[in-house]
Amino acid sequence: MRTPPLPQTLWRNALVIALDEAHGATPFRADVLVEGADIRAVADVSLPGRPVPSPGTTVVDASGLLLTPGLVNAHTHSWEILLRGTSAPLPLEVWTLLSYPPTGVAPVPSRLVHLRTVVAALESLRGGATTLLDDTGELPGQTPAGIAEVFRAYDATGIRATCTGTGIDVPIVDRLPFADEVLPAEVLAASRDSMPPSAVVQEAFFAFSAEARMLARPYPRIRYALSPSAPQRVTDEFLVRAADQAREHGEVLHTHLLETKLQQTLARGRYPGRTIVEHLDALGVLGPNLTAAHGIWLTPHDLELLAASGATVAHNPISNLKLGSGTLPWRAMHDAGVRVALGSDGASSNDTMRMLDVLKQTALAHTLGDPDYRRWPLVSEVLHAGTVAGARAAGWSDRTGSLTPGLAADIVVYDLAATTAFTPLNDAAQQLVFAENGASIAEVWVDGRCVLRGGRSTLVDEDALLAEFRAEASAYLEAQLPEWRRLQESLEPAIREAYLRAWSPAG
Ligand SMILES: Nc1nc2[nH]cnc2c(=O)[nH]1
Repeated sequence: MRTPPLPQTLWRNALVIALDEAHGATPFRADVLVEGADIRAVADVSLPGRPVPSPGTTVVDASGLLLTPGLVNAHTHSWEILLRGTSAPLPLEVWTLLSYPPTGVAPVPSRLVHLRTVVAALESLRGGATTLLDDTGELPGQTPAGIAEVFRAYDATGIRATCTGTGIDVPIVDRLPFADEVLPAEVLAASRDSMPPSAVVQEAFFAFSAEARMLARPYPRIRYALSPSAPQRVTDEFLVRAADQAREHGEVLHTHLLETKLQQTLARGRYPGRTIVEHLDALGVLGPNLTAAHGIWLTPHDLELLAASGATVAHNPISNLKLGSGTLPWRAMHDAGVRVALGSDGASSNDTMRMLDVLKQTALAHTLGDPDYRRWPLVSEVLHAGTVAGARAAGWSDRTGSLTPGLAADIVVYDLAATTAFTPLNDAAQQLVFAENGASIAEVWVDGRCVLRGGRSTLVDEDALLAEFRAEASAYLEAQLPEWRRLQESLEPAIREAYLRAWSPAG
């Protein structure tokens, strides 16, 4: 029996920003042929060899369209969608104490996990992203049932995602500076009591990971990764074990790294004579599969080590501004050869997952303070970070990141006349980064399937799901927030004082 031919779509004469090896971010006119899940051809219309449609091919006159690879969000926390809008800008250490739910908050019901993940996916697609590296682990705890719900929700919306299990085996008192000074005794005790010894946490975490990895297997667009949350939040044993396992399974290893100046200061006590990056290098944790979020407070030697290891830093410029974390050394990183990808970070430190916003902010955030404007980010670098480098950071470079024959058809289709962002059309790459906000997106394709058209999901009943999300989220938050808010308000003055003291210690 002959197998039926795969469906084909041919966009004729599209403006294309392919981010492939030959063209990089330079726009050109091309015919783009998709067959089944994959890109078959991206043929420059000025050259011979344009694809000929077979009978049954859907042919689109794309002369008014711009086609780009889907953006890759290389660092986010989808679960923070629930916390959107709960906090004004605050420094990370204060934000962690005041904005993250304290011990004792009820587990999030499975249905709410599903619904908030659908929101994350739809918001991402509308913001131009087709792939996420979602540091899914959440307070107050992750379970196989919870992460299975995340997988199901991403699968239902058609988006591509690597979802992490997040590990922490250091009690809050030891991982957050001044936590012991400012948290009430009962919160500290609860936090300590809920944190079994490291060996027990590790057993539970790696057992959870084995199950999560198996649960991800049926989904073609979902992968699992390990995320020891941050060097200050895990023991060295945990880090090394996670790094070994990630290598063994060919997975991404995700972590947070040197997001704040305080982390750098405190590391001097914890790792005498070494920076955190030097310590990670000595442990054997650095490597091409490591994606470290933030990477702001790095020394020139740290940059050399990161570059030599092939690790990627996922830059989150909007979150860095909201939390006042500092400015990632963009030019020094590029000069040193460090791979840089881009992330939105969580929806309570951004507060959206729109990657087009992240592109623009990246292009703007590094112009301050350096009069040598040739060192400022190039639009081509920003687009490369948001696509090719992101795909590698998220563990998907075998499938996505550029419009290249053989890769998946993960394509964002912009209607150049839908808004004024591309009017007049002078330089599509500049206008994509600086003028477009997602409103010109006509369609988003993932794995050769149109998953968003005219801003609406083609796969799920958005209106029903969002209405259900609003109701479920309000019910959960109304039950949890008042007590948490009372605690926050009572703690804030002490936290502020302790934070300021830690930032600029006397003498
Ligand atoms: N920005 C930021 N967000 C987080 N969400 C959970 N952990 C972190 C962190 O270390 N930094």
